[in-house]
Amino acid sequence: MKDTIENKVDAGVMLPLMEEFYTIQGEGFHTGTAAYFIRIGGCDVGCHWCDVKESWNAETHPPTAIEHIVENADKWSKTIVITGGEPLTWNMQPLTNALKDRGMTVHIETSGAYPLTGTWDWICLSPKKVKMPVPEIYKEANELKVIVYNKNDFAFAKAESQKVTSSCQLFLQPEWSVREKMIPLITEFVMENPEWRVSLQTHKYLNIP
Ligand SMILES: C[S@@+](CC[C@H](N)C(=O)[O-])C[C@H]1O[C@@H](n2cnc3c(N)ncnc32)[C@H](O)[C@@H]1O
Ligand SMILES: Nc1nc2[nH]cc(C(=O)O)c2c(=O)[nH]1
Ligand code: SF4
Ligand SMILES: [Mg+2]
Repeated sequence: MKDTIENKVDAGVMLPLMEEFYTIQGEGFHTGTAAYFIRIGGCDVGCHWCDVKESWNAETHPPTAIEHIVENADKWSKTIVITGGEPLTWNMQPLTNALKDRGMTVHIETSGAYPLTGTWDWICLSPKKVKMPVPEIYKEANELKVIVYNKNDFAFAKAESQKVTSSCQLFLQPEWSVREKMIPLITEFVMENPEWRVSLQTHKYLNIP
């Protein structure tokens, strides 16, 4: 096999890097804790309300050697969150191996639309109706985070929760543009279904990345 950039991206030893930033995890189980975020470009799931549409086209993000990504990350935090885009578009094994070799704790934010690659300490699965998760990922999820855009999403959330393990933490997160309408409905749902928890995009309230 030729050593082209394309082949390296296919192998997961280079990845289209969109941005990296040290911040506070704003969502879900680890809300409020410091973490270094690595955002990998490329996603064809197509959520109409996606808050990082600039990530979708992988061609606009430079293929970056994973050693560079890891070296940078190591300067900032022992807790790394890989997000995107859809990180499982790519082979995540080389990147997670390299991060774990340096003793880092590695989390993923994923729609689960593509097969699970990589070795993870925490998997946040945020399923999307437009491109459902691969069946195998449900048993691996540590956290199920369903975005609530309208009332139908409560039934979707319940159905998705039947597919995860009993130790998987369940979260409902309002879609940002309709949060004022959905927060009262989520509140009521969680009081009636206390196995669920509320997740807010707290970084947007804190004005941090
Ligand atoms: C931008 S996505 C990237 C990771 C992966 N593609 C996914 O969807 O899980 C990161 C998280 O933000 C959530 N998200 C994206 N846009 C949102 C919005 N407008 N309101 C609330 N949550 C949103 C996603 O559901 C996901 O949990
Ligand atoms: N602070 C902060 N927390 C986050 N949790 C998940 C995010 C994501 O875009 O994947 C995100 C993000 O973009 N910023
Ligand atoms: S799967 Fe994630 S990155 Fe892709 S469009 Fe949906 S929210 Fe955005
Ligand atoms: Mg985000």
